[in-house]
Amino acid sequence: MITVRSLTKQYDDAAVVDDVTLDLATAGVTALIGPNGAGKSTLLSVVARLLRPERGTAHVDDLDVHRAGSRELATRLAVLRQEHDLAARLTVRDLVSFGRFPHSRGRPTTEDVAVVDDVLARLDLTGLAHRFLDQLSGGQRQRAFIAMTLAQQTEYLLLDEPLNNLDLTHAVAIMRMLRTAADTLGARVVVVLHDINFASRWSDEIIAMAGGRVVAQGPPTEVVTPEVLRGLYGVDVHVETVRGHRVAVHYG
Ligand SMILES: Nc1ncnc2c1ncn2[C@@H]1O[C@H](COP(=O)(O)OP(=O)(O)OP(=O)(O)O)[C@@H](O)[C@H]1O
Repeated sequence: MITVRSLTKQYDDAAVVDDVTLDLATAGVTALIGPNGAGKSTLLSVVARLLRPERGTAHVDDLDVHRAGSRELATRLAVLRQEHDLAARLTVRDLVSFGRFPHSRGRPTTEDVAVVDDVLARLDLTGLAHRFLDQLSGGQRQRAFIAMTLAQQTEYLLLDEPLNNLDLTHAVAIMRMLRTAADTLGARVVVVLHDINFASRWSDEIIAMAGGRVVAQGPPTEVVTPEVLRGLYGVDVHVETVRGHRVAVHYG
């Protein structure tokens, strides 16, 4: 369970995450949606301890993330950031192996190597494992960073726009993998998505943010509505139901 209480993060006296309180119960996929600048990345970064809040707390189960040891947190929670600042002269395999560091502490066992091989295969990266990151396309590089996050094999997964640069095949494959992690391994996945229809199709719950606050939270059927989407994005959309999932279309 992720528990967020009265969380506030400010820059220059302006709250970009503004008194957010949330409970994300055990297994499942939660999509975080909202316009640019809504505070989605900042909220994820504070919960992942990449940023310190001015006020409030974030817990992963009984662990206060801002008081926990970094190794302890890294064995429970993995985060995919939106910006990747690791050196380009790393190979894909090196990068994915970093995901094992909280377990291996730099001395990988055969099990660590097997996990890396398995994740590389599942993300369609085996043939690219020896390539340097600056020798990859944008989508291939994005998959390599997702692979590193999955290799950490944590119960909690926070992913900031994992579908950036991905084609439809790989975007569907990633969402299916996250769904499987939640359904079969009991993982708790929180994923920032800009594609409303991916959020609608793959998540159990959608949290909509605007202006640093949570403005809607509920199952996709309740959040993917013309009213909520107009309030969020200021555009009119038509919503249909296709095979039980809400689909939003903007006709202009
Ligand atoms: N280091 C910083 N200094 C000052 N302001 C910042 C800083 N980082 C983020 N912000 C501001 O905080 C607000 C929230 O940013 P955040 O990246 O969390 O939004 P987001 O919802 O993830 O947006 P996007 O969809 O564009 O990725 C924005 O107005 C942004 O300009």
